[in-house]
Amino acid sequence: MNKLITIERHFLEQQKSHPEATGELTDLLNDVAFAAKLVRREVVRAGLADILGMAGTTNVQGEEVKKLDLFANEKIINAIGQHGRFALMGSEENEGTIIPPKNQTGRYVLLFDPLDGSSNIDVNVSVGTIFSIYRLTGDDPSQADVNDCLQKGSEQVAAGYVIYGSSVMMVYTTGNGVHGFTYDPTIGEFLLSHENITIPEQGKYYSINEGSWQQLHSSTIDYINYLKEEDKATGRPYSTRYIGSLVADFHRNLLTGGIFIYPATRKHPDGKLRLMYEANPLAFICEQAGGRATNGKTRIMDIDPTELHQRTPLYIGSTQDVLKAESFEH
Ligand SMILES: O=P(O)(O)OC[C@H]1O[C@](O)(COP(=O)(O)O)[C@@H](O)[C@@H]1O
Ligand SMILES: [Mg+2]
Ligand SMILES: [Mg+2]
Repeated sequence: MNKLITIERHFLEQQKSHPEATGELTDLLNDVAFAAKLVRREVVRAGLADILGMAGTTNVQGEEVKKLDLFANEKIINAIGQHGRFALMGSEENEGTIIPPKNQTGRYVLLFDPLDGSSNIDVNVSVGTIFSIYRLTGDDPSQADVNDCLQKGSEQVAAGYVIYGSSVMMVYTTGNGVHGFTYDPTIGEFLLSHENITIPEQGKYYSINEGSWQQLHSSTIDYINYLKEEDKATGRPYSTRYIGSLVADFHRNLLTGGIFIYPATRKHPDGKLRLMYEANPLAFICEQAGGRATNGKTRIMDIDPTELHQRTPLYIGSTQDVLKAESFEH
């Protein structure tokens, strides 16, 4: 029986379990959920609103930007930035840090990927938004700078994602389990649908872009070949599932078990995915759900970041699967 708990109510209940909490984190999670509703409103009717297709520009990473990437970025900055709760923001679509419209009172930093899964935007396949929240390292918001963004993932106070799929869901953690909410468009609310999500110890899916086979290092090829071998005792062969939207690939494996890999390749020596607003937030969620996230050798959340847009190889999912993948790395 659905308990009809709104996401706002859930944030408040989580806050109550921390008597020292001031309510600020609850407020800023509410801001994020509100921004997600604005992005959702446009994503679901993007084909009608002239916001499909290329924007005609490239981002700081030289990747072609879609109109919806920019649209979501703008919506999130405006919706979240005017409440004064964040001193600084960092987005995939902005080269430097963003000082929100109102920032003097904010004690937190927001890092985000406004629209994840760019290649799927125009073809009605699931895309997402990913976010990560940190405390400022100092007391004075006017002194906030890029170093406040460059904290280890282990310092995150909250993280989450929104998946715009066959239904829209927001999944978040504040370090107290992982909880999922499904959007009910008839009342405009995210309602609790997946309480205390846990990822199976081992799965049956692996997710990797196998089209880049020629670019893969031999350790990755050996591991994929291992997954394809028949061995009933270890549940092999695994099935492949690859959507090409990190949020969607991660979300599926979180619920069903399995592993997502975007490794270092010849083309992408540091991997393709971004540490600060893709790997870290999903790593926090994955670990909170009982899973594991590494770069093949090191825990993602222990990596000391040096750049806002730095990339990392990513091995994320069921603990036993990620451990097995690591055992192939030399
Ligand atoms: O096309 P590839 O090389 O498999 O890359 C797919 C990956 O790229 C991404 O689309 C990158 O994210 P953005 O769309 O936010 O740039 C991930 O969502 C996805 O996992
Ligand atoms: Mg992305
Ligand atoms: Mg993106």
